Amino acid sequence: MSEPTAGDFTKTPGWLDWYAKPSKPRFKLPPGAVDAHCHVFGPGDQFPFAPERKYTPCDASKAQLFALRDHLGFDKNVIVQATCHGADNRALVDALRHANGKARGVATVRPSVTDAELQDMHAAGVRGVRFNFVKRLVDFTPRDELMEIAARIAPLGWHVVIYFEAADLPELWDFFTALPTTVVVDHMGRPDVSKPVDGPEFELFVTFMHEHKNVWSKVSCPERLSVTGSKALDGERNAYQDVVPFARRIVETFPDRVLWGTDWPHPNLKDHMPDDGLLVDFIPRIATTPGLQRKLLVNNPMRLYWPATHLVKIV
Ligand SMILES: O=C(O)c1cc(C(=O)O)oc(=O)c1
Repeated sequence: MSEPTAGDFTKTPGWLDWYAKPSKPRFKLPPGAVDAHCHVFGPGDQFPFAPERKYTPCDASKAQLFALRDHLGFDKNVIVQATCHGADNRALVDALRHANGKARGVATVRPSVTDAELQDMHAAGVRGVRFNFVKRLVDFTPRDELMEIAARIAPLGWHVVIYFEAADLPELWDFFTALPTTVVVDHMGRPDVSKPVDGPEFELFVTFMHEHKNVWSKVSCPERLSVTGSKALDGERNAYQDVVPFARRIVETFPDRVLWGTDWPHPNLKDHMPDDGLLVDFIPRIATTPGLQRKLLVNNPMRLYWPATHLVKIV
């Protein structure tokens, strides 16, 4: 893979670039595996970052993403609109259009989006919208605007991806449970993994999934959630031990409603940038049988993003 660059923009101070020479995972991904959470950034000189962004990343192009996909052994990608591009989905849609059918997307839209724009995005491979509630990443959007968007995209068979911090789940509960679509939670709702896996905070997340069968979870981002490590670097294939019980609990309790993604190019990491090959070796520690691995990596993402017809409603 080529090295990251900064395009025409100045990166946020302290920005960590994605890992340029990832190792080969020891874990052999099942045929047809989907990296169901990753991003493209720019390149900034072609697809400028949004004025309202909260960070300026290094470039991470579609070609670099597809090279990583092939290197790690994934078959497909789900590319999620990153907040540094705001509601300008051009970089995302361009990546989808050049993926030979091997990528789907999750966009960010405003209520002013037209039906024609939604149809164009659908034709390119967009299958969901992302609502972000992480305060360091986005400005506040009124709930009724988001609900309006959800009502517009539901007839397309799209779903809603939500990103929030565990401490905010109680306040957001009524909004989330009123959404009319399949709802996919990013990174397990960002649990504080220094708290017990059976403590009240994570228990609330498990209850959320138990009571609402339309809620799915990505069991991704151990590199972001880990407090005590160890890091997926220098050949460490047993990284992020403190996250394993959380992700494993969700995979084993809800095997048909979980997804996994690399989160490449890993925006806003402060401590270290993982070797993506070693990150893939996290998977068999949270999905411990071939059956669970196939569901997590193939069956579930295929059901959500490549169903036989886009009008099939997935619950
Ligand atoms: O935690 C983050 O900083 C983060 C940011 C973004 C984004 O900017 O879209 O996406 C993610 O999945 C995670």
